[in-house]
Amino acid sequence: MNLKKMAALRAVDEIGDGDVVGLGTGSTTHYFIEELGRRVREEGLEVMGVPTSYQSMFLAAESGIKVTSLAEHDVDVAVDGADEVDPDLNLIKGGGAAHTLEKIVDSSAGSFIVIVDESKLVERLGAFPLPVEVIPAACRPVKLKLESMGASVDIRSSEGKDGPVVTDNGNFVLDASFGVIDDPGAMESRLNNIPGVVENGIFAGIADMVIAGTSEGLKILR
Ligand SMILES: O=C[C@H](O)[C@H](O)[C@H](O)COP(=O)(O)O
Repeated sequence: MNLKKMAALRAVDEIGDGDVVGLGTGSTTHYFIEELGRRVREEGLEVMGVPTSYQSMFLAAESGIKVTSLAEHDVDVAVDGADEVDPDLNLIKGGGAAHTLEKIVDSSAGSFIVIVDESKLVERLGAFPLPVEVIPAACRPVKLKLESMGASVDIRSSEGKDGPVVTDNGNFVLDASFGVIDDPGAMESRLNNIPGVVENGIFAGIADMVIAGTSEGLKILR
């Protein structure tokens, strides 16, 4: 079976009737949102979803999940993917440039569940370039600052548009390769302290549970 899907389907079992659910972004949460929607349509599960991106908002609506926002509801359970997960459940996220709203929703939730395949489990964070969302006017000074801290930095661009990726919030993303990150919590705070940085992709100490699909079956970390 597809390992991302295996983790996603297990996470749906954590959702109860009446829950407000944080809907993460990416290819793994895609399976989660689809299955949650199926249970809403076919089994009468009553939930509302708080999307973390336009991607998850559109998918939730297509799947039959009622969409709400943090302006109206608290989140009971958030389910989201990750680019790296260390043994202390620290994460790197933002491979899809959605980490700012993801961090707002995931950190506000009563419980935050991470769903990944085994390729995301690492001993230490840092092989995946760290996404840093920046206000466009701050792009160059923040890039220089990150380089002065030892990172090699790329302005993220993608197919489908010439020039930089523009996030759902109208900002740019710098991908900063620092190598191994010794103290994820300290690095997270330090980066967010740079003027012009909106949010970085380190999620230190907020995940409650990780569900990993592995070739030997499900692995649960708490
Ligand atoms: O910005 C995107 C998110 O943080 C994703 O949750 C993360 O990149 C993992 O995505 P995927 O499940 O596609 O590997």
